[in-house]
Amino acid sequence: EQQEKWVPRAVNMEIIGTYAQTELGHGTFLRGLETTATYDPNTEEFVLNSPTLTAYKWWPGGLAHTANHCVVVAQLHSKGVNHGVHPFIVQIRDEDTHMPLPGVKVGEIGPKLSFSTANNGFLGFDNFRVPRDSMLMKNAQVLKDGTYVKSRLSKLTYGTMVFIRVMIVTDMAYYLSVGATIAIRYSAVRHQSKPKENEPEPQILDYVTQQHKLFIALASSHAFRVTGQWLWTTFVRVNKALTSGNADTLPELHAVACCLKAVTTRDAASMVEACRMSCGGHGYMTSSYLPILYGITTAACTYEGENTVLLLQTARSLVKAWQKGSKGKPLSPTEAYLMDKSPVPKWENTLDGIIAGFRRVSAGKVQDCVSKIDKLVKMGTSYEDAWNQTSVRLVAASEAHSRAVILATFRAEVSRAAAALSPPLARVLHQLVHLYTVYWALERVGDLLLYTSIAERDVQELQQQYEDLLQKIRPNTVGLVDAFDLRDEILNSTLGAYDGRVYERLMEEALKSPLNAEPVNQSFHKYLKPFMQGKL
Ligand SMILES: CC(C)(COP(=O)(O)OP(=O)(O)OC[C@H]1O[C@@H](n2cnc3c(N)ncnc32)[C@H](O)[C@@H]1OP(=O)(O)O)[C@@H](O)C(=O)NCCC(=O)NCCSC(=O)/C=C/CCCCCCCCCCCCC(=O)O
Ligand SMILES: Cc1cc2nc3c(=O)[nH]c(=O)nc-3n(C[C@H](O)[C@H](O)[C@H](O)COP(=O)(O)OP(=O)(O)OC[C@H]3O[C@@H](n4cnc5c(N)ncnc54)[C@H](O)[C@@H]3O)c2cc1C
Repeated sequence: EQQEKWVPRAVNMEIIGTYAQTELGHGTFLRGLETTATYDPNTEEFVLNSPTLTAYKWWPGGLAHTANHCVVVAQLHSKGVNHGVHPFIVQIRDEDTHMPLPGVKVGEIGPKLSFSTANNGFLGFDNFRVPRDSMLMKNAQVLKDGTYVKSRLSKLTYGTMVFIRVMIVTDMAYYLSVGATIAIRYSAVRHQSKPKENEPEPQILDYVTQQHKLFIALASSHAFRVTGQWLWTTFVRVNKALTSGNADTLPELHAVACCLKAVTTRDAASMVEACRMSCGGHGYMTSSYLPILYGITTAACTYEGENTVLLLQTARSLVKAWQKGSKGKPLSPTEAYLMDKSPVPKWENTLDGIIAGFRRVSAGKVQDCVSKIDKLVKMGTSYEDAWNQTSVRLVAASEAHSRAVILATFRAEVSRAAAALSPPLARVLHQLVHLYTVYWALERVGDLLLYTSIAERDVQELQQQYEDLLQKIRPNTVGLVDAFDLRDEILNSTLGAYDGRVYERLMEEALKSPLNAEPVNQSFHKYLKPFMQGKL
């Protein structure tokens, strides 16, 4: 009924909304949100109120000047009892005049690192009344007399965030494809230095260090697209089960969505920055789009769940799984490897060997965390303090788990798809899987040395494998980014345009600057000349 009321109006843009959960004082700790929604049975209304400055909603995208409605997350009070945070759909502006409604204080939060195209806003309520059906009642309800009917699973309130985290993994695949396209095309056009005096300046794409900076971004885009597809399929399956009242698989989805969102956003931000730096000074130009792209990807490390907090959520699940498995209870498919108690096998420099190695690292780290926590608790430390003292290791265990999931999924999905591809295309995609897997083995070689039987000669061989792969992928690099098929209008980049006219585009953009409107800028007469004449 509520969906019939609100969804059609949102679809036809009568309602422009945003998600108003975060407050000045709380973004992570949702149970600490201060906005209140108090039910008045006499008028069958909720009274929304921001009791403190820190209760003001702060950050929601489009809230400042675009949205006329929003989903407000508030502490629900009825019959004198606080039932915790619940979502409410609330009109905040007049649909004709767009003026804020009486009792609503709304505005712009100010300049940000990037995302200048979004008007993120603040929102405060002064005993603002909304009808009872403003409470989104899919999970929990408040009856006309104020009786609270609780949800069969309180965490369903957090469901929106799981959905967005699932989507973010695929978003990161897209952003990495943009960064890789811009940087690799530029690296094919840019010639620099003379390693061989009697030869012309080479393409910077032929420097192996440049390949090391860029090819992992290209491979990660494919790894995250494939993993994002797998995660979406998992989300759809869990959601279908939830609809029929079965919440058994929700904890696994929450845990894997948390660590994949955290790891893919962190990787995307750092690899986009590497793309920016690999383009030298021109990568620092706004017209390259790389600084904007960095601003977008680094924001994703914070929004929809700050990365450390989410990695600790996954760690909570891994520790619980270890404790469950140690009692012989079955574990979820993504965590089942934790109970592999077989002897550490002889190391193999193969994809399967490396994937198995990362699972050993994750299981070993989880076991070390459980041992440390148990030891601290036995010494009289509270569980919460023991958790906090172990939290750096817990984050590392969560990252290792996430990497094992990505490596295994990327390999399995490409192997499955390869049968339907032409042999040359299958070969190139396998090279990207191989590069991605060996890259991360070398990045985490310390962990592999701690938890597997990898030896020094294996590491030397992996380094050589990696350098051979850079050489094999080089001839197809431009073709691989062209295959992302990103139009120039979408790339929005002087460095990444398909025609490669980098220098002409840089100059064209420079000449658009208002500072080039006249040969002598007024600042000369107002400041420089008086200063030079000793008059300032
Ligand atoms: C989970 C918390 C951290 C803690 O919650 P809490 O209630 O305290 O729970 P715990 O005690 O930790 O755990 C209790 C149990 O609950 C389980 N649990 C927790 N969460 C979930 C869940 N979601 N689902 C299922 N189960 C859950 C947990 O496992 C425990 O179980 P058990 O007891 O162990 O069995 C919680 O506080 C939390 O989630 N905090 C994070 C808050 C958050 O995520 N906020 C997000 C706000 S919304 C937001 O940020 C929106 C952002 C939108 C950005 C949009 C960007 C636009 C992208 C497009 C860009 C376009 C670019 C173009 C630009 C250009 O070119 O110009
Ligand atoms: C670009 C952008 C868009 C956004 N859009 C929206 C939106 O549309 N709607 C919305 O509601 N919100 C939005 N947000 C807000 C976003 O969801 C919050 O910023 C995010 O949830 C982090 O919360 P916080 O800012 O309070 O940081 P905090 O939680 O205060 O984090 C600060 C530091 O404390 C650490 N920390 C916090 N809790 C713990 C813990 N338990 N254990 C260990 N460390 C901890 C964190 O790791 C972090 O290092 C947006 C934010 C950004 C940057």
